Amino acid sequence: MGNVPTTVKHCLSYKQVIEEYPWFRSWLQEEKIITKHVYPEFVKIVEVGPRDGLQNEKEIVPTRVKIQLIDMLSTTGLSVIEATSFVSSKWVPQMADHTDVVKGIQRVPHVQYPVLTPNIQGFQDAVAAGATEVAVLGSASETFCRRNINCSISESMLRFEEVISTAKDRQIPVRGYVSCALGCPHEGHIEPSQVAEVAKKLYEMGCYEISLGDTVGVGTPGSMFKMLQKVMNDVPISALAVHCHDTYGQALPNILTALQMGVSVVDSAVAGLGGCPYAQGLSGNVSTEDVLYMLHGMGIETGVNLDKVIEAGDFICNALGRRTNSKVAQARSRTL
Ligand SMILES: CC(C)(COP(=O)([O-])OP(=O)([O-])OC[C@H]1O[C@@H](n2cnc3c(N)ncnc32)[C@H](O)[C@@H]1OP(=O)([O-])[O-])[C@@H](O)C(=O)NCCC(=O)NCCSC(=O)C[C@@](C)(O)CC(=O)[O-]
Repeated sequence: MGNVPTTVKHCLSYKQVIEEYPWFRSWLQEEKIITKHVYPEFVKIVEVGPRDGLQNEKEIVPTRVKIQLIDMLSTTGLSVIEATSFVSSKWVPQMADHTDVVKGIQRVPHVQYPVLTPNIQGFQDAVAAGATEVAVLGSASETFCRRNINCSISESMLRFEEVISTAKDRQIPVRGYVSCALGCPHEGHIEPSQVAEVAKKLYEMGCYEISLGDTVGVGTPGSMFKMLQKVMNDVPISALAVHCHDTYGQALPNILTALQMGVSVVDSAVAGLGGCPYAQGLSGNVSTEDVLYMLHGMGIETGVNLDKVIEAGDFICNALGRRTNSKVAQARSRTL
């Protein structure tokens, strides 16, 4: 620990200090006092396949298939599975069966099943269906916000405030998304300060975790680093998650960069399913299988069984009549 006084060394463990004070980690790295990256010991995976993964499917996926997918994922050790969205069925027809999905799944203790709720109507419908955790969908891009949820960023904040304060009264945890954190399909470059502003507002309003979405999948470790450096000034690193799409094949390096900076929550989708209906032509989320393979290979615990996730991936790919996007699942099927 270089020049750090012995008394400090005795009071706090090295890992504890840099986990609690990300600026201290950056300073140690800049001063070359530490040259080795320090990774989190445990990473929480937020499985978004049943929602983000399926929302863009053109053919309506039968409700029983969605339920079976969630039930299979519930046996893998995942602690969070985003189940569906309470959005308008005119806007996203694939999620029209949200109530049946929430009511139909077999809830496993200690697994959370958050659902997307863009406004108070969605929140009330979700709670009536039995949802016990929700997520609001903010954006760092004005144009994406309008195309996605039909309002400006400032109007969206008023809607989220209503959702979050009602949720707080009912003790329902709320997660917040910031889409377009590394670029927008309409506006292109997004300044890290825009991302930080939206993330900070959502966090101050009461979101317990902020997921920073590379909706387009254009980010690189360079842009991920710059964006996180800015956001970390306003939101504690322990409350940040990354949500990477893999359009340019940069999702895993981007996640690795985020881990090096102290992020310990990663969103991913089984079989790499997905895409956003308001970001056409872009590829799916990073696959849960590939993230797990990388993390486990680094000695990072997740509590998730890779083989069981591959089974769930095989199930949904068979149901959709398509090949998995997971490189790990592809490699496993070749070596069987
Ligand atoms: C947000 C709205 C609903 C606003 O839609 P709107 O049309 O502006 O809403 P409105 O308040 O003007 O109401 C118009 C009609 O919609 C109904 N309505 C109003 N609210 C709801 C609701 N919650 N559920 C069901 N219906 C609703 C409302 O009842 C009314 O019905 P009508 O009187 O015409 O029959 C609409 O724009 C919408 O559904 N958008 C879809 C958003 C979405 O699901 N986007 C994809 C997910 S975001 C994403 O994938 C990115 C992410 C999160 O993964 C992170 C990343 O990758 O970066």
